[in-house]
Amino acid sequence: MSEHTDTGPVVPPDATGSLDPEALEAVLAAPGERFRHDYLEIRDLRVVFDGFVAVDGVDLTVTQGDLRFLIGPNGAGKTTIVDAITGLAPATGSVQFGGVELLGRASHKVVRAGVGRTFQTASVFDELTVLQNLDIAAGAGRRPWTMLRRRQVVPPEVEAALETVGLTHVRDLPAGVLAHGQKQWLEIGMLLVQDARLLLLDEPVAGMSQAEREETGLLLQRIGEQRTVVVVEHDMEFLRSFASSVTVLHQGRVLSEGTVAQVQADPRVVEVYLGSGAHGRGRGAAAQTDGTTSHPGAAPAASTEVE
Ligand SMILES: Nc1ncnc2c1ncn2[C@@H]1O[C@H](COP(=O)(O)OP(=O)(O)OP(=O)(O)O)[C@@H](O)[C@H]1O
Repeated sequence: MSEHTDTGPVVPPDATGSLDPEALEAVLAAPGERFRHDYLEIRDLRVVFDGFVAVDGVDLTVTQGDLRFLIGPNGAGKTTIVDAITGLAPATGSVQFGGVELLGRASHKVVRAGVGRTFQTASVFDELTVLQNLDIAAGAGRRPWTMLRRRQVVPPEVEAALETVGLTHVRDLPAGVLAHGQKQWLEIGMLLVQDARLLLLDEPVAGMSQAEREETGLLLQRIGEQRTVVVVEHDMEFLRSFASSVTVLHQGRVLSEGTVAQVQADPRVVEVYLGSGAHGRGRGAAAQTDGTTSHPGAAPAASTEVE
């Protein structure tokens, strides 16, 4: 596994490729009926770390076809919500996807329920080729040596994912030589071959060039037409360009929700991003009635603007 770097692509400039709309159509048209009733329904989600309330009674509903962005100042609880959904943080309440309760399931069983996530740093196997990375993601049930062996025939779902994320031309290169954006696309491709119907993406465009952001946004919009996609993001320009809806979190709670225009016009959102940082309001650990504390000094993200 590797952390991403912001170094440029090692593949030649003329081989950078772009996302193929026709390939996208083919992949996204296929699933059809089985995606129809997929939606994420979170009720009264609460995550407490050693008495510290990181997520405090969050309700969230994201339907298939939506492209929901989760935003909020640093420490608002965005990643913790994703961790709770995927079995990586202890939580109470309810998280259902497609009618299946996820809370209490081990991480691998959450994956089997059709939920996939990416992390803030790309987690691909640098030494393995793009194709091998996808093959491993696709073949959870196969034996390691079978997955690593170079195949004569590439499985159709892997072929389709390669084309969807625009990496067919680099499929035999080690993932380690990919540009940062390409690594993120590979991760998304890995979720597609795993057949994730709910994709949870943590800051997918961090460190990307403008062109890569644009490609990524278009990719997510298209994937979001058929799958349920939740994007944790700080990049407001990216959000304005591609979000269908936005949930704003603050101190572990939902502060505002709606279209981009609606949340931008919400005075509470403006206050959190612009007001409390400047004047120091909202800081200090607030004592809860149950003896827990919440969000000491959850500072606004300095780089984040809502206007
Ligand atoms: N394992 C943990 N143990 C204790 N506290 C934690 C743990 N994970 C997260 N926290 C705390 O929970 C709060 C929410 O963190 P989280 O990472 O979810 O915020 P975020 O909104 O994703 O922030 P950022 O935008 O900076 O990534 C923070 O105050 C963080 O320090």
